[in-house]
Amino acid sequence: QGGLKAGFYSSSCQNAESIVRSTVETHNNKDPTVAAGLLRLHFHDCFVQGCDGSILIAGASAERNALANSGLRGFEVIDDAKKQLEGSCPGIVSCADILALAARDAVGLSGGPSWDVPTGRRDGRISSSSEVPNNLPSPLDPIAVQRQKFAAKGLDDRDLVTLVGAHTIGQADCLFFRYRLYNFTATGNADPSLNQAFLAQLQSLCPRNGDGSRRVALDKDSQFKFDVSFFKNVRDGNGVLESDQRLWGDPSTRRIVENYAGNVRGLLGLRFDFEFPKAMIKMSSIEAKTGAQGEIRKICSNFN
Ligand code: HEM
Ligand SMILES: [Ca+2]
Ligand SMILES: [Ca+2]
Repeated sequence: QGGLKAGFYSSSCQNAESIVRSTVETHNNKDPTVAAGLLRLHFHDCFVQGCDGSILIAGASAERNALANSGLRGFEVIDDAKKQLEGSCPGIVSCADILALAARDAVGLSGGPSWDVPTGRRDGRISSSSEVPNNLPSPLDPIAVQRQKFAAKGLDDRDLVTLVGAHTIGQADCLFFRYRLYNFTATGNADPSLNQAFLAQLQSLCPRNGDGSRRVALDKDSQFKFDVSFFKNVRDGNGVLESDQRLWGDPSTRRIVENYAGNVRGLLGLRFDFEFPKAMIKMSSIEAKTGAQGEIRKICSNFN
């Protein structure tokens, strides 16, 4: 975890964590899709330049405007929290930490586990859209590429499967998976790994020539609840993204999915509620800048 430590702000900004928490709660009460947006925002931050708030920077050539980041949501929540924090303790709490705390709170508010977030991240001074494609996994990536992109950040197969379990909440645009429904690898057929009943459901939600920005739940059974039903869906051919379904096609990742889905009880003995916080702490420590590195931004969307 580098130089991060839980409770970093306990004397410098006592209410930092409760301010973030109440801000996330207020926004999520108004719009319950906010939680998923915040969790994804933190992931996209950490995989490019480390967890340093680089995703929050505005500007045509900034990360935020890379294609893979086009659907990100929740920026206004971070800005709101930052505004309040600057009011109580100016220049103390980094935007990168706000994002890490907000992601933790988003999971908790969705009925998932909670954990102590190591803090003390500093905000980065670089944000470039050209860095995004090589670092961030794409839903079309085969397992080997997903594995390699996670390994490049110090994350193993267990971390990969566990963290992708974040897809137990939230939604995806039709355009990210519609090719699986109608013309998979140009065969004119659907992806054979898709459950037939689910295929019909997805086809009605995402018509062949319909609006590609229609949103569909990543976990058909409980899109607002942080539970293991996503893994049961992957097991049953009900994964929405190709990358999700491929976790079932590889023997190593499949064993972990099976374990969380509950049909090989005791084999690996992993519990999602216990493993997710561990994997999140690893992810949210990627290349963290601490001490005199970087800066504490005044406004999260701008360098100082
Ligand atoms: C192989 C790795 C991954 C791939 C290819 C991937 C891809 C995607 C895609 C394509 C979407 C739909 C975006 C949209 O249409 O708005 C999505 C949504 C989401 N992803 Fe991932 N993801 C991956 C890993 C992760 C990880 C590690 C996390 C967090 C720990 C995460 C959290 C989320 C969440 C919460 C959503 C829903 C967002 C919303 O509802 O706005 N994903 N992901
Ligand atoms: Ca970053
Ligand atoms: Ca769920």
